[in-house]
Amino acid sequence: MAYTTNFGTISVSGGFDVADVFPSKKIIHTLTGKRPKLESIHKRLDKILSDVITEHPGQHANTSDQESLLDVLLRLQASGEFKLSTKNVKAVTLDMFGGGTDTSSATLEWAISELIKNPRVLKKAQAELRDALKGKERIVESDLHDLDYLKLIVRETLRMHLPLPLLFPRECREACKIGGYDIPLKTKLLVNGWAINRDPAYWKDPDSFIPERFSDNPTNVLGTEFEYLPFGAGRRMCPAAVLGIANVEVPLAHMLYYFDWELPNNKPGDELDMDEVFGASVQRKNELYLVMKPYNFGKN
Ligand code: HEM
Repeated sequence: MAYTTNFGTISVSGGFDVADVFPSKKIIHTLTGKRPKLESIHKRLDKILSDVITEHPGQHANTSDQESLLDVLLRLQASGEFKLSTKNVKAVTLDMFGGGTDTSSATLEWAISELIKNPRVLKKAQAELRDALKGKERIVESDLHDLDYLKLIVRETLRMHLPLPLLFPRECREACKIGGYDIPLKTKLLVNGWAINRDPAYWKDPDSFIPERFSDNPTNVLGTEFEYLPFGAGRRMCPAAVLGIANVEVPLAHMLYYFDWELPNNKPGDELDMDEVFGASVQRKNELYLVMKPYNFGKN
C-alpha cells in the first residue's frame, strides 16, 4: 500500500531529537544536519502551497456547504473580516495534509494487517458487512452507521497502533514536581500514548487484538478517558477525530466488502510480521503484500 510521506516532514520533525537533550544549544540542529534538511523541505512545501493558492479557481461554490477549506480561508482573507495572511492560509492547509494523510493511511494498513493475523475477526467483519449491505453495489458513509463490529475494529486498531504514539510534545508552563522529579519551566514533555493504550492496569491481554473488548466499554475517542488516547487530549487534541475515523472506516469497509484477503503463497496469517518503524507516526517497517480476490456476490 502506498501512503504519502509529506516529503519526510513527519520523519524529520518527529522521533528522537538530539537538540532536546541540549535545549540551550541552538547550534545543535545545524551540527546534526537537521536544519538544512528542514529548510529544504520547507522550501518545497512552500512552493506547492503557493501553487495551490495561485491555481485556486476562485469563488466557485454556490452555497457555504459546498465550499472547500481553501474556499473558506480565501473568502475570509478577501473579506478582511479576519486578519489572515497568505502564510496563515498556507499553514492551515499544510496542517490538514500533515495531520490527515499518514495518520489515516497508517491506521488503515495496521487494521488490515491485524485482520490478516486474526482470521476470526476478519470473517466476522466481512459477514457483518455482507449481511447488512446484501449485495449493494456502492457503499457510502451512511451505510456504515449500524456496523458495530467494523467500528470496534477501528477502535481496537487505534488502541494498539496509534499513529502518533507520543502525541504532540507539550511545554511545561510552570515548574512543578511529578512523581518526585523536579520539572523545570519550559521542559518539553512527551506523553507515551502507546504505553497507556497497552497498559495492563487498564487493558486485559493488552497485546492481543480483540475488538470485542470495546463492545461494553464506554471509552471514547474524545480524550476524556486518559487510558485511551489515540487522538490525544486537551486543547491540542486532534481536531479531526470524527473525520479521521471515517477516513479509516470507509476504505476498510470497501476492502472487506468487495474482496477476500490473504497472504501470498497461502502463508498462514500469523506469519505476517508486525514490525514498526519509529518516528512521529508509526508505520509498518516492511511493505504489506497481500493477495486480494474479488468476492463473488452472485454465488452466495
Ligand atoms: C486515524 C486518523 C487520525 C489520528 C489517529 C490522529 C491523531 C492525532 C493526534 C494523536 C494528534 C495530537 C493530539 C495531542 O497531542 O493531544 C493530532 C493532531 C492533529 N490532527 Fe489528527 N489524527 C488523525 C486524523 C486527522 C485528520 C484526518 C486531520 C485533518 C484533516 C487531522 C488534523 C490534525 C491537526 C491539524 C492536528 C494538530 C492540532 C493542534 O496542533 O492543535 N488529523 N492528531
